Amino acid sequence: MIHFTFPRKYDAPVVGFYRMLTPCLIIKDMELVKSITVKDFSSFYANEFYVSIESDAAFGGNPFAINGDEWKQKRSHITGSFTAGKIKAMFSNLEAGAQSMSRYLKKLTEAGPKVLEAKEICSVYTLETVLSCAYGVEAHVFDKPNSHFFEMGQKLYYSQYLGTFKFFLSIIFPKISKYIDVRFTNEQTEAQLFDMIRTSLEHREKSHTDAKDFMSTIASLRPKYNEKELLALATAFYLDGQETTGLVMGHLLYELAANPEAQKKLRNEVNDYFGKDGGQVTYESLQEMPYLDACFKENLRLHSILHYLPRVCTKDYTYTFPDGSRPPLVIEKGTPVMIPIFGIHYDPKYYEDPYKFKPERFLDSDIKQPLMGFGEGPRACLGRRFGIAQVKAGVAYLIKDFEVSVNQKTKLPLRTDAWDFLVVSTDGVWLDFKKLS
Ligand code: HEM
Repeated sequence: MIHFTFPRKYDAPVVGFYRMLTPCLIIKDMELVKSITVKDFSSFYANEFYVSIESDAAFGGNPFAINGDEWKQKRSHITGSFTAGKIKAMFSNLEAGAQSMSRYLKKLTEAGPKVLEAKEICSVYTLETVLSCAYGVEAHVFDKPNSHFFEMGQKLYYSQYLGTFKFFLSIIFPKISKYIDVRFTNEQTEAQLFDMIRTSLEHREKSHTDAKDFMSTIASLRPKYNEKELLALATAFYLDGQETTGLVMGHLLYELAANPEAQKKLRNEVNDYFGKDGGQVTYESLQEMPYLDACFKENLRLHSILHYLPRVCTKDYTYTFPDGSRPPLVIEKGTPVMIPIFGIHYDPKYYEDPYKFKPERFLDSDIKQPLMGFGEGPRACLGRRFGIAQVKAGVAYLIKDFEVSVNQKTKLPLRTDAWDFLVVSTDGVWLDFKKLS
């Protein structure tokens, strides 16, 4: 909350506060944000996490939670799996997942419109597509809603409240983190995930295919890492890419339901492209749809998945304000530095009418306003391209085949759960789904 209110309350480039005895900074000035995240990244390359691979193998070995040379090396090893060419090669799996979601919803709504929890549907779609794109597992979760894969998606996170409590405790008192066993992932789910990945890896290694996909990248890293590190790295696709994209997609459906004009405009665009591409949509045409892109960006502005980017100063740093209006700012090594995504995205200085869903503001391709929903600089989201393709493909199919609208069960505006590390709606995203003929 303070990342939202502080920057708005104090008209200053930087706001300081104490977290118990630790001085922390919230950075609002965009020049300084760019210096910290991009230009002078070498002084801020750590994220503020104290989760070890011993207490939580899946999360503790994830690029998001590791720092220093280990982070640099592990991130560089898997970066090649997320190029435009690789995502294009996975596109048929995304399309198959979107079609299977649409078939499932058509069955459900055959007899008339139905009230459904959109975020859950989107999470099943992202589960199915992550499993097939990353691990080559055809789970068909929509056809088998009771499968263990579905359960795996549902139980991914360790007790939400206890996990978040321990996480905050570890941030406030980093030295005790190794004694309190900070965990994000449920142990049982972690074991299931590791089993699935082990099988997929063995299969890949035995099949000697020349497929250049995520699993073959992981297999090629075997000599460099021990079993736990390898599995943790392989799990990154699932941990970072399933819940996040499900959330973004659920929020986008919510905004389209609450803004029927935008929904209509998007449907017209989507139908035009489906018409051109013979009833399907290609990876290239998804990149071309300007209104879909604008809706995606505007939704990311309104509903970031993180409250803030959690950097830590790793080397004493002095910043000189370019206009000389203030004395230089000295940041000491070890100071937590927070980039308040919401505080920036809802600042009327950057976005007029910041609470409104107005995709049109992103139709101007020269727009220079800050959009930090995927983070910034060398630590920015690794799966950005995949996440965008996944959400756009899913939403394109849904909007072509269904009308979504708000109903009495929909909470307007959405409330978020302060106990969740990610920005999750407390009440779910309940929408009416009506099949279009
Ligand atoms: C639309 C969906 C997604 C959103 C909004 C999102 C957002 C983010 C954000 C805000 C960060 C922090 C960046 C920073 O600190 O500057 C991040 C990091 C990361 N994301 Fe995503 N993400 C999404 C999907 C994905 C997917 C699909 C994957 C993998 C397949 C992925 C993998 C990662 C990884 C590995 C990191 C850590 C990067 C590092 O610290 O080096 N994300 N993401």
